Amino acid sequence: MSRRARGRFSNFCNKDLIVLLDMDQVLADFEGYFLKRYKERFPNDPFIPLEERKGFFIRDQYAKLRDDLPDKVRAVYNEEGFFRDLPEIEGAVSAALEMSKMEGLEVFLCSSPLTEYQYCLTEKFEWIEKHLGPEFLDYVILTKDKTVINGHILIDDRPRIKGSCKSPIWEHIVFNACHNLTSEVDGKRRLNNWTDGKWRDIIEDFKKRI
Ligand SMILES: Cc1cn([C@H]2C[C@H](OP(=O)(O)O)[C@@H](CO)O2)c(=O)[nH]c1=O
Ligand SMILES: [Mg+2]
Repeated sequence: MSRRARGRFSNFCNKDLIVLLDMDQVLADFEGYFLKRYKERFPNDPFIPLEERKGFFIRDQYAKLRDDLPDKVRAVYNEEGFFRDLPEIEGAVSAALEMSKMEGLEVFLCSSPLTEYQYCLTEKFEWIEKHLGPEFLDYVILTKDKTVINGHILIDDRPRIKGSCKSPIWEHIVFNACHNLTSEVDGKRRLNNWTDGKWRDIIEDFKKRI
């Protein structure tokens, strides 16, 4: 965020720091659970181990293996219960809860729904209620376009986040995931995990800068 944009934002924002947390692959283990369900449902089809995943959309990499696989990939995450039953990324829930209690800081969940929204939309809310508690339901932003959302930091596994706004107001911290480890991130900071405590350094760093 430029100094000018930050100044403008601080004038209308009554919290010192607004953190936007992505859900899939930041809080919830989309990739790991996808692979488990895919192997259970299609045991005789080829699969891509997590160490070999590359690129954001799972279906794009499966399409390179065989023409019929993208539909099978979609069938897995469009299934009832997929989003509801996603396991937590290690340490994510306790980090989000700790962050949300920090002085002068507001945490919002900022997640994109699938276009096939039938289960995904409500199940994302169910996941939040179950793992983070009902109080968090007031801090949910579901949007296809994260660039138009206000906040100081967006922690998200997607290496490039595009949308209608060319210069989003937030700074993107790339959360490391199997699919993005070799992706070009245009000099953005990365966060490895929720367990080594480095997320607190990033928050403290931002508090000093704004
Ligand atoms: C199709 C697809 C979706 N997703 C996630 C990203 C979005 O959630 P989030 O914005 O919480 O990361 C959601 C809808 O696209 O599903 C993947 O992570 N990989 C995929 O291949
Ligand atoms: Mg994500």
